Amino acid sequence: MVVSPVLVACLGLSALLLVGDALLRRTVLSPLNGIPGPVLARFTSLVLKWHEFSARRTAYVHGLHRRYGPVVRIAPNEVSFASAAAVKEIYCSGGSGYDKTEFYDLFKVYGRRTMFTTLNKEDHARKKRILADRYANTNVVRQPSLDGIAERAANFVKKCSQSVGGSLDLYVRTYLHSYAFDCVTHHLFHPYGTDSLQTEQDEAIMREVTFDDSLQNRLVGYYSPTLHKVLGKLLYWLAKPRQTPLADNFVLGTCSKTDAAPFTLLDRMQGPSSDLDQLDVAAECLDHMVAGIDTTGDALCFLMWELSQPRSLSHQARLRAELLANPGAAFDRLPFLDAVVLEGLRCFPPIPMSLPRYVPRGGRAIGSYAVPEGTVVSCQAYSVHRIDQAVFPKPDVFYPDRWLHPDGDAERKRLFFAFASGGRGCVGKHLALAEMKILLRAVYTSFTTLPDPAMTAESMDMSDQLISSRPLGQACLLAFSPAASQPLSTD
Ligand code: HEM
Repeated sequence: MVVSPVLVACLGLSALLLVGDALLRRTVLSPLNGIPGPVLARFTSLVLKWHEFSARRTAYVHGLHRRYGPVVRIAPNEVSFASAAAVKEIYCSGGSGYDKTEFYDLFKVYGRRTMFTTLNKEDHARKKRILADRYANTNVVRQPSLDGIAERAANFVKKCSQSVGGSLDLYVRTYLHSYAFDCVTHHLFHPYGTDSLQTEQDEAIMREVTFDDSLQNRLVGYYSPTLHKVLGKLLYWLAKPRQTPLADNFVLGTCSKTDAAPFTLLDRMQGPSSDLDQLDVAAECLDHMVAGIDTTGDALCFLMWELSQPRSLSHQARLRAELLANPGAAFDRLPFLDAVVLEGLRCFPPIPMSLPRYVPRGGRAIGSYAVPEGTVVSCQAYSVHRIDQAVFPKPDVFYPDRWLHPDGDAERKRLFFAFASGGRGCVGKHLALAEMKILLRAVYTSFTTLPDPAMTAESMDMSDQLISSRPLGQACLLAFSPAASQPLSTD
């Protein structure tokens, strides 16, 4: 058959017009064009993805905010915001804000959607009604719950005592992750919580869920399932996916117990108000267990590192003075301790990166921009905590006192995004704060800390993981010395 050249030309022209039309709509005619940002971001998301694959997305997006301001178009269909108004609209409007994107599919457990991975607000609200009660502050501060945390803080302090004269690696030996793991399993499963600070068997479970080098592997799977299939073996060797047989065994086994303490999540999920089947219960527990380890562990790690720096020894001394002067006070009635923890989470949010959401049907106004439905919008804590220098002057300086001034308190709280905001913000927030304060009190009442000379500032730079960050050098060596019962001199 002879194909007419005219027909070929017509087909070619039509294809060109179609592609051109799509390109025009996406670029020149896109309603997002009024939003500042690099020109390349109008045409392609490749630059953003490159930074994501290099574990530097948070720093890249922050650099764009510094250059373009609190609203930046970071890809053809993606906009990053860093303002209180945007946090309120994206994460709090209608209670729990906009729906999550499919990015959260990466975190499904046993093929099930947990509270964290549920995308739409109706399903999420149903799950939250069952679970939230156990994370309310009134439940966290019950004596059996606090006793378990205090016992684990005492175990951590034993490690500090044993290290005197040398250094303790808070990261590689993951003592802080062990502490967070033992605390969260206490809250989920008591009396079946772990003791990874003292037993190797439990430490092995913690190690399985805390070390994950599969960022690139999982990102390829997310962005291109076909490429992921083609590159399967190569990717496996370059960035091994995490396997967690010990953790699965522990969680599935523990979830079959029926006599967990009344303050635990397991008790709640097995109670009459729950309609979750056994696999849902296990998936939820594994999810919360993992959510509570790296976050709280790394928040403490970065904060103790900062408190140990010569520039921050005056804060360390002041913290110790407050602790020594108030030995009988409740952990949540110590204003300077509270300020230190808030400032640590502001400077080093363990989840510093964008939390992506879809603009709902009909589009929305975010700040002064009309954003069409389906656009991916997000805020990232690292930038929200730094961009508005009227609220956070000298944002890169660790300065706990900023939280003690009554002036500007409401504005600071509106911009505090370490636990996100609204109905989908961190359900474990009160537990995490209790763990952090109880541990810091136990440590800094008895010890002074200094950085080990082998450490460098660069090794403590934040390195992005899929949804948290860790120290770039994956080590945090601190020297612990017994504190005199007198406050530390900072001369
Ligand atoms: C300092 C420690 C912690 C920080 C900074 C933190 C931060 C966050 C953030 C930013 C989110 C929102 C994530 C998103 O929207 O993608 C979140 C959600 C969540 N966190 Fe935490 N978290 C911490 C500790 C914990 C602990 C100890 C637990 C549990 C025991 C926990 C359980 C959860 C769960 C289940 C969600 C999902 C909530 C929902 O979708 O309704 N977190 N956390």
